[in-house]
Amino acid sequence: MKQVHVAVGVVRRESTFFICKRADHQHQGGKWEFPGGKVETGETVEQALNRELREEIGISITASTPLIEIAHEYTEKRVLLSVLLVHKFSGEPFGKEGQIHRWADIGELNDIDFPDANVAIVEAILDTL
Ligand SMILES: Nc1nc2c([nH]c(=O)n2[C@@H]2O[C@H](COP(=O)(O)OP(=O)(O)OP(=O)(O)O)[C@@H](O)[C@H]2O)c(=O)[nH]1
Ligand SMILES: [Mg+2]
Repeated sequence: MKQVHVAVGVVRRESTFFICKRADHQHQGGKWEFPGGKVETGETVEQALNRELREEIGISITASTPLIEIAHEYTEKRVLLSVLLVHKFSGEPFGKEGQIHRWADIGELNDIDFPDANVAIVEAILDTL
């Protein structure tokens, strides 16, 4: 199975994190996600994430740091998630594609319905902050 490389942004403001709900027709539809999307040919992870966050939530990244890389195999798809912690940005994030979104407190992260690959992201957030 081909691996899809995905840039994922953990957008943080104080002790809260911006999350979006995936549309029903998407892979892992109905679950919450950290915004992001596929890395295109010739892009770095940082470039891909900046593009995706402008498209999906209307912000520009000012400062980010690598948080974790996760290779995960769903039954129908293999993904490599390159996750960046986005700690400075311009603009106010919103659901630019009409998606449901919210700021989740760090204490809530363990109870949110994320795709399976995200268990390791939540652990990394709780370990590093
Ligand atoms: N954005 C994002 N994708 C995730 C997360 N966790 C996770 O397993 N994924 C998976 O990574 C892949 C990323 O895809 P995406 O649908 O966001 O890609 P994209 O924005 O380029 O969208 P499109 O190709 O559907 O238009 C999906 O298979 C998705 O299920 C997450 O926290 N955020
Ligand atoms: Mg996306």
